[in-house]
Amino acid sequence: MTGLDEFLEGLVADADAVCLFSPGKSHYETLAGDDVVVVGPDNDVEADAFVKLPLEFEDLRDRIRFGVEGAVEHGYVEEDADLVCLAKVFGEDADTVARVRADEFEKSGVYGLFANSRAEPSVIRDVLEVAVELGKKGQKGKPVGALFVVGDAGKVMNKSRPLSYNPFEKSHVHVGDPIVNVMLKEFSRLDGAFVISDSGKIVSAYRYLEPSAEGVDIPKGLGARHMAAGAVTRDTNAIAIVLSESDGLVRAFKAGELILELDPEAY
Ligand SMILES: Nc1ncnc2c1ncn2[C@@H]1O[C@H](COP(=O)(O)OP(=O)(O)OP(=O)(O)O)[C@@H](O)[C@H]1O
Ligand SMILES: [Mn+2]
Repeated sequence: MTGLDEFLEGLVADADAVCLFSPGKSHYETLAGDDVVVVGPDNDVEADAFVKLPLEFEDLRDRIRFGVEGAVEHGYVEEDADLVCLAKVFGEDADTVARVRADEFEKSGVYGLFANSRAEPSVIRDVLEVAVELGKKGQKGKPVGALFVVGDAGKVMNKSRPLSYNPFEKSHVHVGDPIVNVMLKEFSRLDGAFVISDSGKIVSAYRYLEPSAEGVDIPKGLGARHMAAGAVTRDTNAIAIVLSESDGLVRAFKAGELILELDPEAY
């Protein structure tokens, strides 16, 4: 056995489970005897343990993080499981091995944000991307803040009122449309929240959210925009994505809880 064989044998020895990312049928069948969790956009190998990957995470680290977080959330693996991840990076089949412990990543909340949310995962991704873009670029270099309420739009509209005329009233603009990046920069300097439907239609801008805030506890130091985001997600099935003008971070709230915090500069 060559040195490389020994190294690879050591790399995969005594793992608690294997996370297979988008495997082919034959590939899956060769490992069927082991403890295997399949992660991918669809369960076309009909795996018993499957984690749906709602987005093409280009970055392998993000892909593994999402898959592992989902495997733990589903209870397929323990929080401290020692895992071997097999994924394809360059080829048509698995060509990359990663050894990782499930508790390697602090819980990012990314899985919880995308999984079982009312809004479609691609809509959540689009809004996150807009918020990160705004965070990086700001409004002509000046930091901006923004509040996007995504999903369950009917209920959200009932729990809010207009601060000004709604420029999206007569139009059908989807949050993934390229033009949105330009428009939102303009709109982001104005008050209020954007309300976005489950399918990604921008229902309204300039909305003042009026959910009662009692019982919503958000990190100290965050103000009314974040409080409104926490409160509206407790009272509806929406999630909220907030870009803070004060600290430039993007945060996501779901069911009244802060579940994700990321720094646009890291993206
Ligand atoms: N209930 C609300 N509904 C919609 N928008 C709100 C609400 N409360 C505050 N905002 C928006 O948030 C903006 C900033 O308010 P504030 O500074 O209190 O929030 P914050 O949480 O500190 O946000 P930031 O970190 O961006 O400063 C307000 O100008 C307003 O546009
Ligand atoms: Mn503030």
